[in-house]
Amino acid sequence: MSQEDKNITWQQHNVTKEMRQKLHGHKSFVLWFTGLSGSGKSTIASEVEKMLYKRNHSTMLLDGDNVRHGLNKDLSFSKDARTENIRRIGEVTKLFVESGTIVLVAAISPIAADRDAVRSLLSKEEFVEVYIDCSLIECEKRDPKGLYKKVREGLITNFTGISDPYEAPVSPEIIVKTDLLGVNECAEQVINYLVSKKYIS
Ligand SMILES: Nc1ncnc2c1ncn2[C@@H]1O[C@H](COP(=O)(O)OS(=O)(=O)O)[C@@H](OP(=O)(O)O)[C@H]1O
Ligand SMILES: Nc1ncnc2c1ncn2[C@@H]1O[C@H](COP(=O)(O)OP(=O)(O)O)[C@@H](O)[C@H]1O
Repeated sequence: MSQEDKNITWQQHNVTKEMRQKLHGHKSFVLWFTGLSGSGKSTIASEVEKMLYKRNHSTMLLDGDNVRHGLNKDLSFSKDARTENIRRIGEVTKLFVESGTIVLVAAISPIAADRDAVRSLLSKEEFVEVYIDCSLIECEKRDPKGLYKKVREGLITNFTGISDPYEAPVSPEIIVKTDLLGVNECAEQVINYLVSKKYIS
């Protein structure tokens, strides 16, 4: 059933996204960090957010782990639940982009079609896909939360990269190789991209 059929209309308001962006003094868009568990999504997103904050930019970091404590606490790690997780994070992202905020999302988001669905919610330049590229071997070696150990002990099933799929982006805007570069260099790479493409000055 369409929204019109449900008697829901689209309300126009006085203050627009463009007016909010002007107030913030910068464009609004999302940096969508995708990658395996332990690849460095949270670390790099947080470092980039700190750099943007130092430039007086308004940001919001949505971390998959954190969102699953509240908004998405009803969702499991089944394929459908992961899709719903990303759909909801995508809709929240759209609201924050409307608010004039720079959004940073750090979520595994393993299914390419789910990420593309979020991309299609936004205008072309508003979705910046950042592939946090790190080998499974290195992620497992890091194992910052001890999850890989639990997987190997048979305590976690359906784990991304081991017993569940991860579809790497085919043409992401940015590829960050966290097993080759240090944290600061990786974050600088993202900031340099944003400057070179005139997202920020
Ligand atoms: N089965 C399974 N597979 C993958 N990850 C798992 C799983 N169970 C729990 N965790 C923890 O949940 C974090 C991933 O949540 P996301 O919302 O980012 O995942 S997803 O996008 O819905 O796939 C993930 O966080 P990161 O390690 O930061 O990626 C883990 O801490
Ligand atoms: N270049 C790097 N970029 C990001 N994280 C790195 C890097 N080198 C080592 N690490 C470490 O790898 C781990 C990544 O964990 P985390 O950011 O939570 O990953 P994810 O959010 O993808 O699960 C952290 O312990 C971090 O200190």
